[in-house]
Amino acid sequence: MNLLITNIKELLQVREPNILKVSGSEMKELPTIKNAWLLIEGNKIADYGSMENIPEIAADETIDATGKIVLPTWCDSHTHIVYAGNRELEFADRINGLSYEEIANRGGGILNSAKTLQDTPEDEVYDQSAKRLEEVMKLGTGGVEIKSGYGLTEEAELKMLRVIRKLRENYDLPVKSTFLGAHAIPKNYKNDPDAYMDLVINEILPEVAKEDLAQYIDIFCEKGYFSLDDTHRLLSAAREYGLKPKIHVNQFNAIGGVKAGVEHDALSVDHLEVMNDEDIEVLKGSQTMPVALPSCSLFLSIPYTPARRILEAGLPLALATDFNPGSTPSGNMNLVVSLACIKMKMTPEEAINAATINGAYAMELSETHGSITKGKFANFIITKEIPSYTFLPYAFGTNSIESVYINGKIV
Ligand SMILES: N=CN[C@@H](CCC(=O)O)C(=O)O
Ligand SMILES: [Zn+2]
Repeated sequence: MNLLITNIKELLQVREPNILKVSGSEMKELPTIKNAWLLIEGNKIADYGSMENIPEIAADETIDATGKIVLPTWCDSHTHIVYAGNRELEFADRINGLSYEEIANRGGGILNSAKTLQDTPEDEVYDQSAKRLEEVMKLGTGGVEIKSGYGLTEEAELKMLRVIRKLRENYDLPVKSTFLGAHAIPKNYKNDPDAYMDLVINEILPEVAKEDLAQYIDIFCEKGYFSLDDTHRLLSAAREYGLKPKIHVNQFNAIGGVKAGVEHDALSVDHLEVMNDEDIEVLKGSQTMPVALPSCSLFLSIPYTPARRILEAGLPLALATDFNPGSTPSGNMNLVVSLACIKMKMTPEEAINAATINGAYAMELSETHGSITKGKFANFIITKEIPSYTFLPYAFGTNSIESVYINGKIV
């Protein structure tokens, strides 16, 4: 089955296959072809070019994209899409003056979601999560990472990871899975957090590896959650099972999590709302992708990741949603791209690079996803008729997407 798209106002993020991420000033450039065509064969991108030189193509289906922009689907490298229930009551508590921290200290927060998840049957967790996944696919997400971390017991963590596996089996987009058993210390381990780390490392992790339920390891390295020692211990243990780190660091405090991540060759270090100069220095020369989560900053009214400092240091940056019930009940990558421009002062070109090719890198997908490249999977967005690609982040509440294709098929 061949699909030909003609008269594309502008085809974005057209890259050679060897570009796996873009850094620093390279992020200012977004390679495009104006007045373009794009040919899809089966589930792959076969060819593209300018309408001025379009060859004779016998296509099964042709779409006229006059006035519309085509770009690769968003790559959302940090989500907690698998959860049960919601936390809208805590949202109201925060409006009435309680902080995220105060709510967590009262047994709300992650522990609240863990209780709900433990009490919800696996098929129901699956149904709730599948709905969210379908929603974000329609919003243009064509590759996603999903974490456990609302189980906090062996049984419930494995339940979450099995749900992620089932989502991968049932949906066409790539779904990467991360084991986040070290997300919060359960109430019954409050006075002996080391014993909880023992459980995660000695009991749950081997089971996760045995059932091949995760590609990555994560930990919430933060005051009041898990220490640097816990982080080193867990990441060393996970390496034995071949799980690469993608870790939560520097959300509220800079306690050395970025350095720990880099020392363990983390694929990404995520959040980074609070960054000191050493954190930026240590990332230079590493292969670790910094990941910003601006919807979380919006929802919690916390600082935004200092994108300009990161990019001016020559580093790359990826953008992701952090979709979860507590700090970011939104999986909308279009909003993330807008917030990156509005609040983090990223240019539209930088933000689109961060949300596509760099997002793909942050889940080891950039050889197959994240750009319009011959041979990559045919995951792309066709916009409505819009004046320019800058309109996408500018019109921040508007849905500018007309259709989304994953593996060459409309979502
Ligand atoms: N910060 C840690 N974990 C999630 C929030 C979890 C929650 O509040 O449920 C995050 O990335 O923001
Ligand atoms: Zn998160």
